[in-house]
Amino acid sequence: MFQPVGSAEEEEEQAEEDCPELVPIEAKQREEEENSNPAAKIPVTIITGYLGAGKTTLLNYILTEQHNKRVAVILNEFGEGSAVEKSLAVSQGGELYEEWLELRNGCLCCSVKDNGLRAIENLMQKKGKFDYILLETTGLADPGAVASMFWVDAELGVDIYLDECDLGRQVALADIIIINKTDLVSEEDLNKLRTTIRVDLSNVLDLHAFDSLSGVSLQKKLQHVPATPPHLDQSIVTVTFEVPGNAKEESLNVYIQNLLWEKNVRNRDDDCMEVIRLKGLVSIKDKPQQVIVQGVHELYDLEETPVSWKDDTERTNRLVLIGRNLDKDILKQLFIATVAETEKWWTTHFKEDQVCP
Ligand SMILES: Nc1nc2c(ncn2[C@@H]2O[C@H](COP(=O)(O)OP(=O)(O)OP(=O)(O)O)[C@@H](O)[C@H]2O)c(=O)[nH]1
Ligand SMILES: [Zn+2]
Repeated sequence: MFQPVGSAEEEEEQAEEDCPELVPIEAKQREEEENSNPAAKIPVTIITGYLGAGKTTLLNYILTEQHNKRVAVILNEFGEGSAVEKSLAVSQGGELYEEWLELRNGCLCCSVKDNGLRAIENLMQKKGKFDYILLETTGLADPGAVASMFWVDAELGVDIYLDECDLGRQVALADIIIINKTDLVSEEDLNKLRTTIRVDLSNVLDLHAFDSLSGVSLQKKLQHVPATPPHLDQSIVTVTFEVPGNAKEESLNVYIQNLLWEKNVRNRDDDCMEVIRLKGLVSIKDKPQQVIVQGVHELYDLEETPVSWKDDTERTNRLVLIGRNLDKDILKQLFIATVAETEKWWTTHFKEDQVCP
């Protein structure tokens, strides 16, 4: 699970009106910067990386560190999961986010391209209010397409330059590669990975330094990178659902463990569901606080947030699952059964004796 870090999440609603949120910094410095260089170009950092690599974690870290920069954040979430992603980021990072830019459903590299542009254009109208743009792309986006977005509009080209671009296609387009989750692998594997990355980079070394490129030359450079489909893996799907009520912690663990550990949940074609990424905001019985669920492959954890549910009517569970062979109805029904403590759905869909490979 050590992957180049990056991400984009995007939000589905009100793409037109929304704007990225600005992180407050000290007023004095803000004034100085506004006065000093109103026409300064604004660096854009694209953070990308595979599902669950730690992009949002990095983003939250950047936003909470004292760097005295006012950062505008654009999230691009694959599928419908953006609302959950938003709440995760807000809960983890404190109250930094005043206003969110919500891009419409889909991924930034294809259908959302227009909205993405509009988003950036909106953002540029707020020029002077921030010094930096951070764009977290979906783990499945084609980085080349995301990067090109900044050159589609000539006007944008003059206002914004790409600062660092660490993205998935794969290591090729990255200016900086962060190897994350090193705590989960051996020193030996880590060294192998380092060697691999270095070799790859030497083949494509002339790709970076985006800042000096025009749109045309960026496109030209991108031609040297092998073409890949807009989503690196077309078989991966995203499922989102919401189920009101509380789940017993124990039952919730059983639900998650059947999916991530036992891998004994099947879809209607009798294919095993394979969950690569799980995230959500859940309501656990007898816990006043909202709980975040984070799962990546077989690792998961439940983390209490400082936010309490206002009342019982508000209590609900929102889950996002990303993976292969996922059937939304079955996953949702199983969750409903988890909340309702009914055994029926479980016994029909879990085949203890037929564990998936
Ligand atoms: N062990 C370990 N866990 C980490 C590390 N960095 C992040 N995580 C955990 O990995 C999980 C996923 O992190 P996120 O930051 O949400 O990953 P992401 O890349 O934004 O995920 P997507 O946007 O869904 O692709 C969370 O539970 C993090 O706490 C790390 O260095 N080590
Ligand atoms: Zn994320």
